[in-house]
Amino acid sequence: MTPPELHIENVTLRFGGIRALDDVSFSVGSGSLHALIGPNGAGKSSCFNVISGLYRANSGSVRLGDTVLSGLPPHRLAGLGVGRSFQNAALSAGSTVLDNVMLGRHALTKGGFLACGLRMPWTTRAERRHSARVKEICDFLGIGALVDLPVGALPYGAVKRVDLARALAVEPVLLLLDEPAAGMNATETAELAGTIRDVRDELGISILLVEHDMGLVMGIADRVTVLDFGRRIADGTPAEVQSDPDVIRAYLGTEATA
Ligand SMILES: Nc1ncnc2c1ncn2[C@@H]1O[C@H](COP(=O)(O)OP(=O)(O)OP(=O)(O)O)[C@@H](O)[C@H]1O
Repeated sequence: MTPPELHIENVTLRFGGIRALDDVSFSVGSGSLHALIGPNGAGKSSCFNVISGLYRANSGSVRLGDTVLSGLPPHRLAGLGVGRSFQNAALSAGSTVLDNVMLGRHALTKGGFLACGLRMPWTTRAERRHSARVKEICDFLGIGALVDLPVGALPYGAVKRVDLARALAVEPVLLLLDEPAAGMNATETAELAGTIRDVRDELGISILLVEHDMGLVMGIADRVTVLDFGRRIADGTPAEVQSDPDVIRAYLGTEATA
C-alpha cells in the first residue's frame, strides 16, 4: 500500500503576540523520511503539536491524503493511521514493555477495555493476536528480549525504543517523531538513525522527524524543511539545505559567505 502524502498548508499559530508559526507550508512525500529542523524557538514543536492535534492552528490546514487532520483531537489520529512518539516518553515505568506497547494498540482493538477486562472469548483470541504482533514489532526494533521487563528497569536508549514501538503498534501510515534522539549518546543516536531508516525502508511508511541533531537528520532524511522564527526558510534535500545561505545564517547567526 502506498502511504498518503502529508500536506501542511499555510499554517499560522499565534501565542498572544508571538507568531510561533507564520504561514508555514510543506509536504511529506509518500514513504519518505522528512525532517523538520531549525534553531531554538524556531517553531518545530509548535508545528509537531499542530500536526498531532495538540494545538489548533489559527489558520491553515493539515491534510493526510484526502483526510483533513486539522481540528481533530489527538486520540482520533491513531485510528487514521498516524503514530507518534513523545519527547519525554510517557510510559508506565512499573508495567512491562509488552503492556506499554499493547496500550498503543488499543486504537485497533475492537473489544475495548470493558470486554478485555471481562475476558470475553473473542477478546482473549484478539489479545493473543495483538500481543504476537506487538512482539514482532519489538523484535524489529531490537527490544524483543526485553518484552517482559518493567520499563523502569531499562536503559534510556531502550526506553526510547519502547516509545517508538508503541507508536508503531497502531500500524501507522505516517509516523511523527518528536526529537527521538534527545538525551541520547552518540552510539545510541547512530543506532537509532539505522532503526528509523529501517522503519521507512522495511515498513514502507512516511516519517516526519522533528530533530535538533543535525548529524542525525542530514544522514538519513530524504528531504528537510527548515524553520526560523516561525517561518519556513528552506526546503530541499539535505545537501541543498546545508548549503543554503539562509540556513547557514540561521544556525550560525552570521552572514553566510558561501
Ligand atoms: N505554549 C506556549 N505559550 C507561549 N509561547 C509558546 C508556547 N509554545 C511555544 N511558544 C513560543 O513559540 C515559539 C516557537 O517555539 P517552539 O517550542 O515551537 O520552537 P522549537 O523550534 O520547538 O524550539 P526548541 O528547539 O527550543 O524546542 C517560541 O518563541 C516559543 O517561546
